Amino acid sequence: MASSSPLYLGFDLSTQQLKGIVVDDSLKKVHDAKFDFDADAKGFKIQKGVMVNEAEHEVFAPVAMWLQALDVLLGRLKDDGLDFKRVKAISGSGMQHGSVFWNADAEQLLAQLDPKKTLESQLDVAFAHPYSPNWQDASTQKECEEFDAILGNEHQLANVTGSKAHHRFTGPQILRFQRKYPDKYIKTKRITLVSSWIATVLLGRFAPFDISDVCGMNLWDIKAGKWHEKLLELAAGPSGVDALKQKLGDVPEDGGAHLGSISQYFVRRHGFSEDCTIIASTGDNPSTILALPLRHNDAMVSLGTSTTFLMSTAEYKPDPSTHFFNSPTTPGLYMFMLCYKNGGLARERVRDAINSKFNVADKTSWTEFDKHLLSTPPLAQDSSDPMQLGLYFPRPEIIPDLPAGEWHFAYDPQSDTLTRVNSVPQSPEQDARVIVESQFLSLRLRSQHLVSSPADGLPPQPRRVYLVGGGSRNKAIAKVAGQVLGGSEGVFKLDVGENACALGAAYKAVWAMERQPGETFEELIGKRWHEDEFVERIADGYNKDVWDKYALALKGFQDMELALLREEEAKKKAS
Ligand SMILES: Nc1ncnc2c1ncn2[C@@H]1O[C@H](COP(=O)(O)OP(=O)(O)O)[C@@H](O)[C@H]1O
Ligand SMILES: O=C(CO)[C@@H](O)[C@H](O)COP(=O)(O)O
Repeated sequence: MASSSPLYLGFDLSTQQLKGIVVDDSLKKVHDAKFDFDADAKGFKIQKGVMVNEAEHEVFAPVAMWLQALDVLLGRLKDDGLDFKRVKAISGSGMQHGSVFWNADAEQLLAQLDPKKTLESQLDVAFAHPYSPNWQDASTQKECEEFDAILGNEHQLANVTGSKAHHRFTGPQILRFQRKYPDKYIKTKRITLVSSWIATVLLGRFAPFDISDVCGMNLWDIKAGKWHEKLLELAAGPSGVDALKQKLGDVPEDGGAHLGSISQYFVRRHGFSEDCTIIASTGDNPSTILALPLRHNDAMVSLGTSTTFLMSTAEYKPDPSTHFFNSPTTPGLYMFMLCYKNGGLARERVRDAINSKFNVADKTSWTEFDKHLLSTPPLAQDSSDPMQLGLYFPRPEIIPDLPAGEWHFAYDPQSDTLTRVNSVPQSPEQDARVIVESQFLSLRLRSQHLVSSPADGLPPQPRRVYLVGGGSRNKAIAKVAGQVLGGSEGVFKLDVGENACALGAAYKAVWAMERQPGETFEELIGKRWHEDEFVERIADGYNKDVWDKYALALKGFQDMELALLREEEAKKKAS
């Protein structure tokens, strides 16, 4: 590869870290680096990347910390040998739904950055509010009820915007923000999502939302391809729709839009080329599906802080329990998503309990957890004992809509009897199996009507399951994923599994710069992608016996959720 050949940089600003990955035009990774918020950030009182106000169920992140992360990460990429001059384009991915409130000084501050100083020291005064509401926030129950009601009900809102109202979605968050902080709202010149925040800093001026990430706001009419006036009116409050429209800006239809050249700050401070192009940045989940040319009936499961299940589909079938977004690159395609708040951190709680019981010196080691995950039989069921089912939600959950808590049930599929129990028979060892199964059973339950039979004689299931995110390092979890979800060709991991969002962003930059007129992302990336080099088969998928066993468990799992939802409903009515 000539040392002057182009390189493409992708960023991923997620809950717990900022990652950067650089690929060449044959899609091979040449550099990567990361900045871990808890381990590396200086001067912020965060835990797992966020701050929490329990009293109001608020979860938020300090925006200045992300500036510090970008400063340091670029230094780390340089240390890794990156020649910034060769970077032809940059795109980013950002955790979805989070909003950043820029003030009236921001444009000037962005345009006049001094290359001798850090971003953090110059831009920390560019915000009307120093924090970005995080996707784990649950403070907007009242606002969500207003969003669902204004179009009639949650089904109508899902039909129009791809999702019913969710606490974390940006529309309900803006509504709460303008009520809680009316002065700060008036002082807000521009609202960016986390994805367009990255593009804004790199461009040195406000960047628009992208066509996929805008669907995570409950404000965008997906079929009409424009803002929904009634929803804007609700979110905008007394200062009106026009003021909110100005704060939101336009939304280019082309996911590969060239937004402009990189800001002079980065040219002078880091040696980027003057014509390095900034490409529209998207959400971390839309970006994840760009990490490979995903085929129909393939599923991706992102095991990050959140757990998400992603498929690319031409059918728009919105439902209050799922999400639909526009494809980040390809008009006519949509992304189907399930999103769970209690993913990595919930599994870590069980890991920590096991490590503590067995006095494991390295508290972050997964070895003991994996041992018990694999040695416990499916559903922690010995011979004719009942199946063990459980829900583990350290934080209030999205699917199903339940508060924080942990619940256990024993289920006998023969008699279809579900009995509440206090815990698994051997806690915490068997919890390793039951929590991982619980997370995958929920995915299977909710995706069963979206998948089709991948081959004659096989029940509907994904053709392949691709695991990405931090948890994809774990082969024991991968094995259980295959047992529960199936996958006629098996379970795969991307070569850069934990960096899939950043990789998807880098691939989007390649496509945006090198596409021929009309050439889709799937066509261009499909031609350059080398399956044998980029993915690894890490576990078997479909196995009839165990698949059938989990099919029986699904009924009990669904009944368990319904029983708990009914209980919650009764509690709400009584209070
Ligand atoms: N070997 C492992 N086994 C299981 N989980 C892991 C392993 N390594 C990392 N993780 C999980 O990955 C999570 C971080 O995933 P990542 O995708 O990097 O996070 P983010 O949400 O910030 O994008 C951590 O919360 C941790 O629980
Ligand atoms: O809220 C969602 C998707 O709707 C989350 O998936 C966030 O996008 C953050 O994800 P990670 O930090 O786990 O990558």
